[in-house]
Amino acid sequence: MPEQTDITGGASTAGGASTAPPAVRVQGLWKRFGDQVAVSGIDLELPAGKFIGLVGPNGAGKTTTLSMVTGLLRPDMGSIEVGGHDVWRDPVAVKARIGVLPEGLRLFERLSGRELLAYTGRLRGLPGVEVDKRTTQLLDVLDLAGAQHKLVVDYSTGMRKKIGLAAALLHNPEVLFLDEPFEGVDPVSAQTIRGVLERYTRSGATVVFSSHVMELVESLCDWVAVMAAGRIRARGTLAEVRGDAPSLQDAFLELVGAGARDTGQSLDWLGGAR
Ligand SMILES: Nc1ncnc2c1ncn2[C@@H]1O[C@H](COP(=O)(O)OP(=O)(O)OP(=O)(O)O)[C@@H](O)[C@H]1O
Repeated sequence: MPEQTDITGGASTAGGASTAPPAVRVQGLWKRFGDQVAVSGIDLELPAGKFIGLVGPNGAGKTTTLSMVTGLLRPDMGSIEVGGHDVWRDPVAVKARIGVLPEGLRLFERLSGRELLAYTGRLRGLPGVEVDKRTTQLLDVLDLAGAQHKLVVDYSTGMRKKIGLAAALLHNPEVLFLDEPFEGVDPVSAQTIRGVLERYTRSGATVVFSSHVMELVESLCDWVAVMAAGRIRARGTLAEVRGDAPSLQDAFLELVGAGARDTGQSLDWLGGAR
């Protein structure tokens, strides 16, 4: 594997002399599962107010990293701050400021979509009238109004993503973490989600999302971190990470060392005489 490439100096210098504190600051973060090192001592600063993509091949450590950053998984070592608050020492302050759409999202299945949002809003401490208003608007925008009284257990994969996203946005968090938010979502809904997220970042909020779909990351994100084998291989603005490569996909393949990989030529029996 190539050595880690730190393309920029990090959030404080990315794109100029911004002095805004980073949305997320990770220092010396480690996580092992038995002999498997999932996250290998990463340092990372994610700039506030950006649409940030966390990309990497299968098993790179993206979900493990996002789980630790959002307080769902305890690191073996290292520190994590969101908006200047330590995720593990000050969990209430952090959880009030973030929204999370995790991988393998678990929802209260026996509630309807509307009940789920009402419950989430009250848990977040929002007044009932405000929860009601935001719920109606989110259900409408995400095209779930027609299914609002259906039990979540009967929702399709894409509908579950959308109701999960609505629940994560309801309290208007400062930072929104999304693990593969577009997986299983149809193109029309994907366009809607995109619009919602773009509006949200324009207001100064930060979106951090993981994805394997480079075209999507390239078209949505203004800042990217590339992970492979538990390490950060590159980080910076889209242009910085792409460098001279014709596309983010090409830059990605080079960064994760996929160029030399057997792309199926060794399967000489496949498609041969039967
Ligand atoms: N609970 C667990 N127990 C054991 N190993 C785990 C566990 N969770 C993750 N791992 C391992 O840690 C490594 C990183 O996994 P992780 O799910 O973070 O990768 P990822 O980048 O999100 O992958 P993908 O894109 O396939 O979702 C992998 O080798 C995985 O097998």
